[in-house]
Amino acid sequence: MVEVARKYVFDFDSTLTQVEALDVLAEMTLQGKSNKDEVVAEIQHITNLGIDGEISFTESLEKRIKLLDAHRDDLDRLVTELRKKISKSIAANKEFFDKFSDDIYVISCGFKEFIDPIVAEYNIPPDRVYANTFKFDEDGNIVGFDETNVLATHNGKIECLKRLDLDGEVQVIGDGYSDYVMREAGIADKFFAYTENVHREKAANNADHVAPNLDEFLFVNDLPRNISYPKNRIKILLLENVHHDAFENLSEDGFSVELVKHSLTEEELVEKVKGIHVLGIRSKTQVTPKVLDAADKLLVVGAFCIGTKQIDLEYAKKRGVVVFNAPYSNTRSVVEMAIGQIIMLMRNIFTRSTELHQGQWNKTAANAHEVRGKNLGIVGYGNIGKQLSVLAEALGMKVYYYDIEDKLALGNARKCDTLEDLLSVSDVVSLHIDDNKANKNFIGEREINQMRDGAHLINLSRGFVVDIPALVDALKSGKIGGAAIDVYPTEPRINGAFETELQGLPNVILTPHIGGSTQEAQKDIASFVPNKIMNYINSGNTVDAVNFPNIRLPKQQNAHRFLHIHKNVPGIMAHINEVLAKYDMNITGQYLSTDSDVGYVITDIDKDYDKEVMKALRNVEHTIKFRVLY
Ligand SMILES: NC(=O)c1ccc[n+]([C@@H]2O[C@H](COP(=O)([O-])OP(=O)(O)OC[C@H]3O[C@@H](n4cnc5c(N)ncnc54)[C@H](O)[C@@H]3O)[C@@H](O)[C@H]2O)c1
Ligand SMILES: O=C(O)CC[C@@H](O)C(=O)O
Repeated sequence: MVEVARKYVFDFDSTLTQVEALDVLAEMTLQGKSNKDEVVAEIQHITNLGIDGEISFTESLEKRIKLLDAHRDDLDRLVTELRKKISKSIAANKEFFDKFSDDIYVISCGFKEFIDPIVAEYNIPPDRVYANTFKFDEDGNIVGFDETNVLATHNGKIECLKRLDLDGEVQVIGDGYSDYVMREAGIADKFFAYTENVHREKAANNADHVAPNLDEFLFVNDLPRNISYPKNRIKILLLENVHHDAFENLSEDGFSVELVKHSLTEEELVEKVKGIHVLGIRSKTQVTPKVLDAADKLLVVGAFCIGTKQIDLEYAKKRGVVVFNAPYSNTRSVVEMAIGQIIMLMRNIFTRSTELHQGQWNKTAANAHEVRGKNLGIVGYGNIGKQLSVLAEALGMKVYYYDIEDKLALGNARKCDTLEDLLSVSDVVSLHIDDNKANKNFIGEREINQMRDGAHLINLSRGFVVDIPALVDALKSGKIGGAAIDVYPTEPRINGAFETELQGLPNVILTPHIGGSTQEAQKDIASFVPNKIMNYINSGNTVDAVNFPNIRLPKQQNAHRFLHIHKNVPGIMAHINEVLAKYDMNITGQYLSTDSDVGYVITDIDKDYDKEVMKALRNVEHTIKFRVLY
């Protein structure tokens, strides 16, 4: 850690705190007044004009104080509110304020009456806070401000800093133009535009560096900090139009997130994945060894769906890339669609509907049946299959199921010992087996011939599970009475033209892989998967990872956390611990989980450590990835 002679000059409003204090004061004093909203909006407008240098600061202050209508007693309430509004990354980095207390100043066009008590908690005494002061009348009403204070004048911060005549490199950290001008005037050496709470174009465009949080500022200056690598430097790429909430959730946590509406080809992804730490996909994007080799920074792949066979899970593991999915979020959506399709098929609704669209009235009961009392055969009694079983029974169907695993029957469902048993008894067969490649052509000519004449087939699992030419023949011959198909052996990456031999056949419901595409499911996925991702990035938790040894970790305070992923070879833990011992690390906790290929060990150690240990741990033979958390 480099400690050069520097002075750090912080702005207060929207930098140390998330808000503009006078706006908060206005909210309080105008509470209950009929014109409150207009006055608050007016105050905010005047504040912004002042910050952006559009009107003189003195003018902005005068106008705002007049509109505020505040009293001395309101200031205590304001301080209480502001304490709750300290910028998140400022609050998380008290160590910096403790350690560099003598070098930190606040220069603000706000007011000492509320700034002093707030920043005192960050070790900044009143004599290093330069700000305005209010004028009160004898009843305690705020009636003005000390006009002789240089900070009450236009560009007063420049003059204030000049008078301070600080030694060493002077760095200004603030969100507004009035902070930048100190650098422009040559009084400060560097200006950091602080954008954690508000992003002001004018300040950001003129900054030496844009700091989305204090972590970034501390990282750039190699100063003590709560996390070793600022989150804004962690790049997340979300493909395939995942729900916008995922973007919100991850951005809110401080990551840099890019959204792409569609899937990318292997070649496109090989280029795009460079420098990306987290990749979010759905079912279309193939994460191949070539993609994983190009992914120089990749830590996690989030599958925003159930299926994960589009990802080379084993190769990802070998590269130390953890994969998460959302195993239950869209289950209900698929089940509801299956229920709808069972009814639609058994009533021949789509045939009647198509006829009527074409102008043909065909009121008939031919081939139209109630589902009550009919036999539903569920193949694959997993999360979806089981839930379908329960809802179908509620409709009065008799449920049969077949699974390669030994699954307990729910309700009155009957287990079949063989697929043939199930096929021979079912009026409707619904496929819900997993996306294992071994299930290719699971339903072909032979299995179709084992079905009842005129039975219906539903496939909401994976396209390759059904031999499509065999199904087409059976639909044409009438062996199969109808089908609902949502998934196809080959599906396009983007919305547009699509062809299948199933098109144009009567009583065939075709949908474009939308079994899980409901607002509810996508919203749930957009919270579930980002939570898994954040837990891994922020704490190292791999609970529910689909390709990685699972570890659930406590959040560690006042300690550094080392994450080490390695090939699972004999003696490696001894090597890691030899290195830790050599560098005199005081281990406060160690957690290990392994599978036959990789080991994942987390070591929590006391705060101070020799940075050389990181190099030494990276150099331990068979290391796949090493990361320090905080
Ligand atoms: N259409 C969509 O939009 C959509 C949405 C969600 C899930 N899915 C797909 O639905 C399928 C089921 O999802 P799930 O969450 O219920 O999965 P799951 O893993 O919970 O259940 C799958 C079940 O199939 C069984 N199985 C696997 N191969 C089998 C075989 N050859 N014979 C009999 N049983 C077999 C497994 O033992 C397991 O019980 C998956 O393929 C998934 O990708 C599609
Ligand atoms: O949303 C998708 O692209 C896939 C939906 C479904 O097949 C799944 O695997 O969850």
